[in-house]
Amino acid sequence: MSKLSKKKVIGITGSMGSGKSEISRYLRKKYPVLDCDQVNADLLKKGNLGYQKLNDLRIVELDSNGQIIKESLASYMFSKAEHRKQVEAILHPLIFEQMHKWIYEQESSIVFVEMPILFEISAQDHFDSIWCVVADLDVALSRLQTYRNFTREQALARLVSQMNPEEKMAKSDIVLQNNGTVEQLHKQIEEALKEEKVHGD
Ligand SMILES: CC(C)(COP(=O)(O)OP(=O)(O)OC[C@H]1O[C@@H](n2cnc3c(N)ncnc32)[C@H](O)[C@@H]1O)[C@@H](O)C(=O)NCCC(=O)NCCS
Ligand SMILES: Nc1ncnc2c1ncn2[C@@H]1O[C@H](COP(=O)(O)OP(=O)(O)OP(=O)(O)O)[C@@H](O)[C@H]1O
Repeated sequence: MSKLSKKKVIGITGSMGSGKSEISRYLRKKYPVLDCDQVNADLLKKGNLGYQKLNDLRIVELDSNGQIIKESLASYMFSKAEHRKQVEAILHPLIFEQMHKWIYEQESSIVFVEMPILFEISAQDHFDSIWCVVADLDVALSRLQTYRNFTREQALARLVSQMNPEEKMAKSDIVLQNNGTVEQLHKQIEEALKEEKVHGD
C-alpha cells in the first residue's frame, strides 16, 4: 500500500515506443490511469505553472498564440544534459504534486500511473509496484516512425537519454514483453493483474 493513501499505486514505465500507452488504454476500461506526459503537457499550456516558470527564464520559444513550441523545448533539453536537468528541476516537482492530488481523488483501490522516466528520476518510492514494458530497439523505432511521425534521429535522441531496458527490467516487479501482437500484450496484462491481486494489499 502506498504510504500516501490506502490505495495500491502501480507505476507503468518503459522506454519511448515500448507500449505504455497501449497498456494504459487497455487498463482504462477498468481502472483509473494517469498519464504523466499529459500532466506535463497541461502544465506547459499557456498561463499554467510550468509555462510561467519556463517563460520567466526565457528558455522557451512561443508560437503566434503564445503557446510553448514543444519541438524547440525538446531540442533545447536533449542537446545538453545540463539543459535537461534545468528543465526537469522545474517540471518534475509540479508533476509529482499533480500526481499525488490525482491519486488522493481516486475511489478505486488500485490505480495506475504511466511514467515514462520513472527510474531515470528515481521515483520508485512513489509506487507499490512497478510494471515495465519492453520492446526491441528496432521494433520501437519502427513504431515511432510509422505511428508517431518521429524521424529516426529524433526518436534516438530521446531514447539515448533514457535508461537501458535491461536495467529497467531488473528494477521492476513485473515485465511485459511487447515485440509481438497487441493481443499478446493484453494477455500479459491480464496475468499481471492476477499477480497484483494475489499479492493483494
Ligand atoms: C520534451 C518535451 C517538451 C516534448 O514534448 P512532446 O509533446 O513532444 O512529448 P511528450 O511530452 O509526450 O513526451 C514523449 C516522450 O519523450 C520522452 N521524454 C520526455 N521528457 C523526457 C525527459 N526529461 N528525459 C528523457 N525522455 C523524456 C519520454 O519517453 C516521453 O514519453 C516534453 O516531454 C517535456 O517537457 N519534458 C520534460 C518534462 C518531463 O520530464 N516529462 C516526463 C514526465 S514523467
Ligand atoms: N504490439 C504492438 N503491435 C503493433 N503496434 C503496437 C504494439 N504496441 C504498441 N503499438 C503501437 O506502437 C506505437 C507506440 O506504442 P505506445 O504509444 O503504446 O508506446 P509508448 O511506450 O506509450 O510510447 P511513448 O513513450 O512515445 O508515449 C503506438 O502507435 C501503438 O499503437
